Amino acid sequence: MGRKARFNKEGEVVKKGPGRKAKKQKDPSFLIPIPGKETSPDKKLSRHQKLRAKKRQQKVQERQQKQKLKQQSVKLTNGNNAVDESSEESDDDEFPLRPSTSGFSDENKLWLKPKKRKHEESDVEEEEESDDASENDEEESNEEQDEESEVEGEDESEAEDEDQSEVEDEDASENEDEDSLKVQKLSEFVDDDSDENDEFSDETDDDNNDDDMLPIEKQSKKLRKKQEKEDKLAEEELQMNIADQEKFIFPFMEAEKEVKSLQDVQQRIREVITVLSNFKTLRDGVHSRAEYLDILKDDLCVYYSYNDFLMEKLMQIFPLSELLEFLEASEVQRPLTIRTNSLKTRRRDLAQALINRGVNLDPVGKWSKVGIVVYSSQVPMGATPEYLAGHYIIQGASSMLPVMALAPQENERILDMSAAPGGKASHISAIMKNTGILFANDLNKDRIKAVVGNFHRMGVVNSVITCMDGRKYPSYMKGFDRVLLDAPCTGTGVVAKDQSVKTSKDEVDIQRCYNLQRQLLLAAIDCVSAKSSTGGYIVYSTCSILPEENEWVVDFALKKRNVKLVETGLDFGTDGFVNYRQHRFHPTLKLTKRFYPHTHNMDGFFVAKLKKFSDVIPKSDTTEEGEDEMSIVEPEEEKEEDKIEEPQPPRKKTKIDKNLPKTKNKDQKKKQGGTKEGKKEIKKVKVKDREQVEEIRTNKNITTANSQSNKKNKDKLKNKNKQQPESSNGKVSKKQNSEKKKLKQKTENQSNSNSATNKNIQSNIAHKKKKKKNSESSEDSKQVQKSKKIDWMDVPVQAASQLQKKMKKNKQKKQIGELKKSKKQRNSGNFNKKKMKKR
Ligand SMILES: C[S@@+](CC[C@H](N)C(=O)[O-])C[C@H]1O[C@@H](n2cnc3c(N)ncnc32)[C@H](O)[C@@H]1O
Repeated sequence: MGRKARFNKEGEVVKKGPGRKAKKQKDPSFLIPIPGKETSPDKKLSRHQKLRAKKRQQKVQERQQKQKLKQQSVKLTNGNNAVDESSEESDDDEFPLRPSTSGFSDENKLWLKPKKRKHEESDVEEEEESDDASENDEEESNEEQDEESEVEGEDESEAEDEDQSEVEDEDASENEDEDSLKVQKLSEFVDDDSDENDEFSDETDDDNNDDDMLPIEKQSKKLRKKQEKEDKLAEEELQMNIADQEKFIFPFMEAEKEVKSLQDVQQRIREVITVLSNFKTLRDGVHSRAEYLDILKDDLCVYYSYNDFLMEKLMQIFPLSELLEFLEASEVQRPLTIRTNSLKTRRRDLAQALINRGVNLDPVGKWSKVGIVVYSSQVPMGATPEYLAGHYIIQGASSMLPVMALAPQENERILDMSAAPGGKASHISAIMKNTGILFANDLNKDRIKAVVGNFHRMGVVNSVITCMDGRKYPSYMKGFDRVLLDAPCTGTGVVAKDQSVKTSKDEVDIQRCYNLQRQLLLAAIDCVSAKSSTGGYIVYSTCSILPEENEWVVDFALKKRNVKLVETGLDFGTDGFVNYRQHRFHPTLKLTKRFYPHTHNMDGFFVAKLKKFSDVIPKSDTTEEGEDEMSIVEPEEEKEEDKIEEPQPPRKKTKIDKNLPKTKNKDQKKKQGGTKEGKKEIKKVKVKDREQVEEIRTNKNITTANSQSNKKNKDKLKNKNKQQPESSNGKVSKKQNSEKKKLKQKTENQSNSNSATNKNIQSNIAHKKKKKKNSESSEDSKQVQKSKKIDWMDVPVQAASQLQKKMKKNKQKKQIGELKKSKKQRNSGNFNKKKMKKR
């Protein structure tokens, strides 16, 4: 499309027509002469080009002189060598046409070969091409262009020029000099580079020995050497870093702990992990492992923006190396996956349709026949005609697993207890091929709308959608073949999707979640019929990775209902925990599956499959209390199963109190119940005398020591429970029951004796008039300490009366204010009426 040069002999062009462009633009001119073609004599060089040409000429002359001198000296000193080497060279088959020259020496030998070969091998066309290229370079490059490239082009072209002039001036016998000169030009090109970069200066000398090399090869060799150098430096640096790491100094002062930048934090994380990985040898001898871990935890919190609580939980779940992998993986979103709706289409057809729309995709893996990974798409995946037609749903890969574990069958009665927005429920329906009945339930009215929408879009017609609390479900409907409980959870497995999880979750959230999860799981089990001919299965899943919400909940259900764990049927995923910190779960919990972002490239997930073997609810569930050895904060649902707790309520202290340890003493319970209203009011009062409360707490701590024997008895009780056959799951023989009762009595007696000591201590406090008659158990006091909650029973009753007075006053004030307002309004109304009348 560019302008065409005119190389016709006459230089005349027959104008085809008066085009606009032709009028405006002149013919292109070429600054560099094209070999073999006549150049215009009035070629103008720029100032820079002239200067460079001068320089080059000077250089060439200098080198020529030097070479001549060298050649002479070589001839004088080592005349025989030259002959030998020339004979060696002549044997070289590669360059048979190279003329044997008398003045051949070691130095020119290096340069001759490539240049010679170039001359001999390259035909005129090639030369023209290269020259054209240089012309183009010249044309395109302006003076401000990169000097290096300019020099390259010019060097080559000028070398050619000078070669030509040499050829013209000197006769054939002086070919050797000519060649040497040409190669000098090449070397000059190399030298220029070396001038620019000192690093290469030594290397150029070495390069000169590579007589077989083309300039490009030489350059690549240089680059290689440079790379090697850099690698060496990097290695040295690494060694230095390692040496530094070994000298990690523990930050003693608080000020030292503070780091300036994220890079510093990262560096310290690495250092501390190195120390911890080889603690014996690398530790400073003063600080304990726990102290190092504390620093690491703080740094990880800063670096990955987690709160202290969650980071600690994660550190308890993963070994250090895996923890980092998890944290890193949680920073990145998982690949987008969709699930084919087999009610409407086949995966192959869907994939083809999407590919036609420019979607780059793949099957999600061998484990799923309906999953597709979408790498990239030119259209939003939630707005394609296929999506709107219900051919697929956007669903995380891990969300397909619980339904696969549930393995629904056609014509069954299945319940999805927490179904909204209906991803898994629609999957169940698809596997059932729209047969049988699917009950899709959710507590959340707004979210249930999404279920309706999705079912319509995807053509689900075998469903009944309900909106109620899952915990109440068994009282309305039972006898399901299978139940899926994809429970509400903290979402610690989907941090990549929802970064707020990192900072928003705390102990109370987890307590609230696992309380609800336990209740929901028990209800789910109660909904299933053990007599189902095809099923009798319950699948429990969460998108949390915390054992408190997973293994612990399932372990609890194993104790409370006649269920056992069975294989999930998922052939990947890591086994569930059997041991977690001080907890020992039922050994079959290893049949549950865990999925992690860093190992399975999907959201963190937990899946457990239970089989119900009897519809009888074990008596132990209603009679036994506090036998759950795992619970740090005992949930109250065992006795108050029927009491419906609002799921995920806003964080209020009243709710926290619900999670407080069970009080086993009936009197105490009555007390709490009796003063509920008063308590509510008292909770609003700011505690002025905090010292009092702290004193009480310290006293409670003392009771912990006294009640250790009490604990022992409890342990005995637990052991008794453990000794029972697993299959019976709580069916306790009469003998064992009586033994238990005896032990219980013992513990109660002991706790009473503890209470006596407490009373003595507490009586020393003047302002405490009436105290609890029975002391709280050691566990209780621990829990109070842990949750740092104020025992409102200890707040003076006076505060309550004061509050009542205040509230009365406030009410009065409000009433007065309202009266005033209404008066004003009336007055203003009268005033307006008067105005109107005047008008
Ligand atoms: C993890 S989501 C379920 C996701 C759903 N299974 C899916 O795949 O689309 C948990 C659901 O439980 C619901 N939920 C919370 N408390 C509930 C309760 N007490 N009874 C029933 N559903 C509840 C929430 O509204 C939420 O929609």
